[in-house]
Amino acid sequence: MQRIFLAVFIAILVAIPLIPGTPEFWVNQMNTIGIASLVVLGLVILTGVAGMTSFGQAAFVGMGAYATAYLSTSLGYSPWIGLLAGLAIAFVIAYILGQITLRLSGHFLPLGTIALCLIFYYLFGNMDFLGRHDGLPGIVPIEIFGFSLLKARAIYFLIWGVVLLSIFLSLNLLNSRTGRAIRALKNGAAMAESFGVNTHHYKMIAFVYAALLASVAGWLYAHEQRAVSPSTFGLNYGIEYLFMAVIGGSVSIWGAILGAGLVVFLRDQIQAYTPYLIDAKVNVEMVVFGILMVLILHHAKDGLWPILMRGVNKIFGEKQTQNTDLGLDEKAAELPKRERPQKGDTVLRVNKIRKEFGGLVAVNDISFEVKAGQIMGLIGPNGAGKSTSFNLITGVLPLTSGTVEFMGQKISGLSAREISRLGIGRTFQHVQLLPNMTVLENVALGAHLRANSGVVSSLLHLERESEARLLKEAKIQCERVGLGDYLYEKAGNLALGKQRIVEIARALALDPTLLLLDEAAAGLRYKEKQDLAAVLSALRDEGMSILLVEHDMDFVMKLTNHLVVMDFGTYLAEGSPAEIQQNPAVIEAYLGGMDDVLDMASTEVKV
Ligand SMILES: Nc1ncnc2c1ncn2[C@@H]1O[C@H](COP(=O)(O)OP(=O)(O)OP(=O)(O)O)[C@@H](O)[C@H]1O
Repeated sequence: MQRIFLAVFIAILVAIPLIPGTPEFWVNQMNTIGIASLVVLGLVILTGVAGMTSFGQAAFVGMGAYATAYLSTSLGYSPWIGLLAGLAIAFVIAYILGQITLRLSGHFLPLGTIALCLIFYYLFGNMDFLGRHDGLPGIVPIEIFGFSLLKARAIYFLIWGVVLLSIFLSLNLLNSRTGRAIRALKNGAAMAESFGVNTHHYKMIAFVYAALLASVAGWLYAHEQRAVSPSTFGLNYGIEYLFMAVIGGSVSIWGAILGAGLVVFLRDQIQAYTPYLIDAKVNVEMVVFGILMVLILHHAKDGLWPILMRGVNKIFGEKQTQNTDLGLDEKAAELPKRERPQKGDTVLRVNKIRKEFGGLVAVNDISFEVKAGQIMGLIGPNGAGKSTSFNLITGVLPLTSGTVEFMGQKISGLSAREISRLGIGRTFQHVQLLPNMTVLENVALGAHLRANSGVVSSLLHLERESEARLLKEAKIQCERVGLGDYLYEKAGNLALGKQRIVEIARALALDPTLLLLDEAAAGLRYKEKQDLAAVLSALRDEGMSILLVEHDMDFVMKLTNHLVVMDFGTYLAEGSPAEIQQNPAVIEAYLGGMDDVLDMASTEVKV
């Protein structure tokens, strides 16, 4: 059905300027919508997908427009040179601004982009060679193979061709290893770092990509309008582009066109009818858009596109289909695997690790070791410091003191990203999946470090082979933990217990030597726990080392080889499950009064 809609959409696009009766005004409006769509498409990726707000896209539009206007009109270069110059300028400025602001969290990027818009507005308006506030008129038309795109109906095809091409490239980008990393930025940046994703790098990619699209829009604008002046690149336009993204639907590529279309249409209608209604010289359209934006944020925060799609699906009786067209290929080669240590080798050595949060000592000089082919349990009552210990080992939190060694190498002081690269995979106490991504894609994110396809190959979909290998690996890990029937289900639709299993599959996709599982059995039913225990036992038999934090004593006692018990951040005891069950200090501090739990847990797994 989607393909039919796309074909109809393209057919309508092609027909509009070809029908002789189509008013010139409509064609011009469509050109304006197409140009704005390009800017908004960048914003959808930057803001809707990657979660970074920019008010400054109008400045990048201005860079593209002024670069080509000056080069082609004042200096006589081809508009195609102008396009390249605009792209180069936007790239450099976006790169510099990104390097300064993207490492800082919170409001620095929005503020930086506001400043950018103001700076360029005044630069454009005060430079003699750019015509100051009058701008540059008489811009030459673009020529393609000697054919001049002077008329609105001619440049129309270039504009919409570029829009469709950009949509194609953007969809390729989002459905790739690079895209999965970008999609993790908004709500899973810390998780993604734990799987080796360099989040700063991917923020830069999203920011620069959006700037380049805006610059192309500026180039088209300059040659369509055949004049540029600073007023169209001011902050109010930067805000208007954001309105378009929010109104259309900032989480959907197609929402960009809907948003641009609606705002351009409404702006025109409001400007046409306002003089008949009120005697005002204010920008009534901005007031209307502002109100519309507040209403949409309140009632439909994903914008109008998803609502439109639900309506269309209802009319045509279409079910919300899962995206099964991810490029999974059963015949793809398997990814290479890490060498495993010998059974019994020390994999992890934790030496007097300590974490203080102000006056609270959450982890108090704890030491233990994990051996290859062993499941080691870290247990203790609520607040004992287990999760904090996990975060210290995996580099999510810095140590106050102590050291951690992994495979004989000191890893304390390394970042979560560097530690994951060495072969430590983890799950999280509070599930950290990307709910709108399929199970397969979530798990493929875990294998991020096992491929190296870059942004250009992703855009052009030249990374098919590497992508197919990643997805096949994700499928193998899903099937390994019993998720074979859920590959194309959105992770957010699964029950919590299943989501925890997806986290394990994602950690396995990293091909870890050591697996850290934080309350993996929480929320699972009895049968699911048995299945999970079987999976973890099988992993151990394959030589995997597992460090497990778990509250279910039955599960822990039956599965683990060795236990370390913590209480109030402090080491309490360690030993085999049988020894721990007999340890009076443990019974008193942790298991006291839970005789039935001890009875249940009495069947220890022999290894
Ligand atoms: N970021 C933080 N800032 C301040 N205190 C913290 C922080 N993280 C954890 N703590 C405190 O450190 C102590 C240990 O917490 P932690 O989450 O590691 O315990 P836990 O053993 O994992 O508990 P649970 O089994 O309930 O998850 C608790 O008192 C907790 O409130």
